[in-house]
Amino acid sequence: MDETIIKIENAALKLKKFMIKPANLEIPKGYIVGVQGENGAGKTTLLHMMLGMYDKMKGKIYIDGLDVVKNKTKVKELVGIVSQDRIFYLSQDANGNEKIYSPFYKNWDSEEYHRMLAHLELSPRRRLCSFSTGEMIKYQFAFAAAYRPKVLLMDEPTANLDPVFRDDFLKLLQEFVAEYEMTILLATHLDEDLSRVADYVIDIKNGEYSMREILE
Ligand SMILES: Nc1ncnc2c1ncn2[C@@H]1O[C@H](COP(=O)(O)OP(=O)(O)OP(=O)(O)O)[C@@H](O)[C@H]1O
Repeated sequence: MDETIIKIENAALKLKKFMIKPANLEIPKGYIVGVQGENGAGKTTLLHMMLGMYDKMKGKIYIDGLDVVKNKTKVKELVGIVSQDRIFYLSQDANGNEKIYSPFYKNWDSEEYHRMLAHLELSPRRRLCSFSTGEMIKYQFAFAAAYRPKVLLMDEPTANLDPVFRDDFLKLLQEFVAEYEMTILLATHLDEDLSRVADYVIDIKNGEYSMREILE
């Protein structure tokens, strides 16, 4: 039987006019899980719930046994996020960001970070503010490779990637899962990406979410 990495117990949230209704899910460790739904369905909100961002959330979400709302700081080490948000020091290059952030991660692997930057053709000497949206996604991926969170939440990562790199990127996701036993949640509109790499899919519709296995 697979080990559960994310356990959702009746987690629900009300945001003004929008609501995520309670549901129970157990996400097994070491798989790629798609998060699928139309624009505004609540994909980003569900990922943010997993980061413990909403104190008013009802129910519980546990990642690796930790209640995410009560353990926000510890959760940051367990859970990485790749999104369109620019959360790094943009006036600094990748070397500068490594100096600032690496002390916060006890698993930080500088060699892996630089190997992945080179693999993704990102110079460690370029300031992050000069990165395109796609390059910024690649950068966040290199950052995640350096500290290998147990869970990586990806919010529409492929939307701004060119088709050739998108292909490589999906392969990299599969390598991450295989090499690091990472669990990846991939929110996307692109059915094609999910049919290529996802083992499970969480569907969100009308505030309700449920998970199904993708059978080959
Ligand atoms: N802080 C907030 N306060 C009120 N409503 C919010 C807040 N954040 C998000 N919402 C609403 O929650 C709903 C879900 O938004 P969310 O961004 O999670 O959807 P999504 O599935 O990720 O959409 P997209 O595919 O367009 O990125 C939307 O109707 C949005 O307007």
